[in-house]
Amino acid sequence: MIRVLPNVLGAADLQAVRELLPQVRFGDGRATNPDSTIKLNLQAPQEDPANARIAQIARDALVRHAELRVFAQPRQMARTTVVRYEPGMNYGWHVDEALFPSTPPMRSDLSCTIFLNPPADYDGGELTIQLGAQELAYKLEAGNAILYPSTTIHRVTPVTRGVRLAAITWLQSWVADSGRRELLIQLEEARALAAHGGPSTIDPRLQVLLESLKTNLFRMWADT
Ligand SMILES: O=C(O)CCC(=O)C(=O)O
Ligand SMILES: [Fe+2]
Repeated sequence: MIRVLPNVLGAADLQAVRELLPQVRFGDGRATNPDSTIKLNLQAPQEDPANARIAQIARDALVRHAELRVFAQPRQMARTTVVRYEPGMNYGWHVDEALFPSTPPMRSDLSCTIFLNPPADYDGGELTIQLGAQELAYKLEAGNAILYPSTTIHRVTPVTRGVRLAAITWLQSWVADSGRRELLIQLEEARALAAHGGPSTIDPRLQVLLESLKTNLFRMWADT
């Protein structure tokens, strides 16, 4: 399931990122995909100090984000990379790598883009995701993020004016199977809704049963 995560970066984080962005020394995006003929963008080298500081801000913000914890059930997160698309740049239809070369390798279950500058700054540059016969295009306000399954075919359409800046990362979930993950999300939503009215409106036996279902299905399905 595709989810928009509002306000991952708040005003103070965005301000810090805005001050760091001019210091990033962008290189060719093909550095991490040398054989790619469809990737035409710029990205920060992993060792770039400004990229590393933005990555820390982004990581802290994602870890704090309650909806991300529910939707992704994250086990591991790759370091974010800042990407830059200038006029004419784009990234054609592709699917993300299954494993990232860390030790141990990290499986990418979910891909995440945090938009770093406002949509009015550029034309084009929509992150477009195939969902069956539909194509869903996302171009979010600065600070908002999109979380989408790494199994999807997606692209970034050509930027025709201005510059698109984003921080991208990948997450490994405790639950590999997206169908199972969705059921756990629904159970958590049911549990939260039931608890919402307070102890007087919910039969405590129902509350404990919902908690038990969520916890024990997670135990059954979590990778260890
Ligand atoms: O810039 C984005 O929003 C995502 C780019 C992308 O698909 C990738 O780097 O794999
Ligand atoms: Fe991608």
